[in-house]
Amino acid sequence: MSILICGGAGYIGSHTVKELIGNYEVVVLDNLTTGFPVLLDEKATFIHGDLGDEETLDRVFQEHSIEAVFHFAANSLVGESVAQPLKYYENNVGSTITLLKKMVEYGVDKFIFSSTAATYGIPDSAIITEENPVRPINPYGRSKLMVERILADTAKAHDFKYVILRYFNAAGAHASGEIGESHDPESHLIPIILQHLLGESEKISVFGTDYETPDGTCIRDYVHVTDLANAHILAYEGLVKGKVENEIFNLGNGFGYSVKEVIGLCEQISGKKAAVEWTERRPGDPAVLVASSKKIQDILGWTPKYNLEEMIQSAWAWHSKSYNRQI
Ligand SMILES: NC(=O)c1ccc[n+]([C@@H]2O[C@H](COP(=O)([O-])OP(=O)(O)OC[C@H]3O[C@@H](n4cnc5c(N)ncnc54)[C@H](O)[C@@H]3O)[C@@H](O)[C@H]2O)c1
Ligand SMILES: O=c1ccn([C@@H]2O[C@H](COP(=O)(O)OP(=O)(O)O[C@H]3O[C@H](CO)[C@H](O)[C@H](O)[C@H]3O)[C@@H](O)[C@H]2O)c(=O)[nH]1
Repeated sequence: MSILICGGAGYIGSHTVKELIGNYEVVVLDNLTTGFPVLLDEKATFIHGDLGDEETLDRVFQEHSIEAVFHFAANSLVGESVAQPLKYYENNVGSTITLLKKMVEYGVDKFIFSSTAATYGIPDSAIITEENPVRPINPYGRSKLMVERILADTAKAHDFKYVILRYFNAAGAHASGEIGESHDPESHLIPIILQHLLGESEKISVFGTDYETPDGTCIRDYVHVTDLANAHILAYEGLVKGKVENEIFNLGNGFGYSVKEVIGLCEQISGKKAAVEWTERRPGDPAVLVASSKKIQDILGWTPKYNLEEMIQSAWAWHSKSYNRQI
């Protein structure tokens, strides 16, 4: 039996493949729109195709004995989702519906879904639990919430069970140094700072210094990509053992760091000084997003192993090594 990883050539998907290989057979389906061939693990079977394409899915499910699907494949740039909402609804919702239809048709009943803290929108409490209201403020967050609702309805009507994982801010790189965060364009804070410290840009911009936080910059909860990968495996094993069914879990470290603190840590780890431009707020950024991950700790025993310093150290190792490699 194999696990199908949709989006396994992307950042979080490729790290999850690395954790699975050795214990599970892995099939990766990816259209390489935002993923990279160098992130693919040669021990996994790779199918270059789109998950919105029924014929491709027929081939995948007919040629491989798929037991579960981990679904990472999506577009995930908030700003782009505001400018091109239909692209987001088509890919994140439409293609997922095609995938779910085929899973039901072929009797594949276990599904792990990559959701996001963006489903909460602007929260009214500093620490977010799964009970917080979901009020996404952009098409990206809404597309993920729509899929969450579709999953609940599918599980009611069919022999189908799922786990939804709402990640906070993914960061860091694999301990092997072989893979790490790669997005083009890059929009995430830590790789933007590290790429700048490696000389790839003249300066970095800090979006907003007048938030109601101790130093005026936004606070986020960063979680290591390998900790996220391991949460997927625990969720899958929980589904297999009947320990968990149709649940939603937050994934974060439970600690908030400001943009200024993140820059300071990156400078300390790299030994270089950043040129910082203090600019206006980025529209749609909540001041503070910190997760309570107590539910997944209690039910599945997940505990994050890496702190922010270790995330930045591993990311720095990856970026230093991959610099000039034109990924
Ligand atoms: N990176 C984060 O901090 C973060 C936070 C919360 C949620 N998420 C979610 O986690 C998932 C993975 O994020 P990531 O940062 O690894 O993104 P990524 O862009 O690196 O990976 C997504 C992968 O999916 C592939 N893909 C997209 N649409 C496809 C399609 N229709 N058919 C086949 N392949 C397709 C892309 O080529 C890419 O390899 C996404 O669903 C994202 O919304 C990410
Ligand atoms: O050049 C930059 C980039 C980011 N930031 C700031 O750094 C913080 C983190 O920004 P990221 O873009 O790295 O991450 P977000 O918190 O905006 O987004 C993350 O969390 C979201 C949920 O809230 C989504 O899931 C999204 O996919 C995921 O990357 C924010 O305050 C942002 O304003 C800057 O100041 N300068």
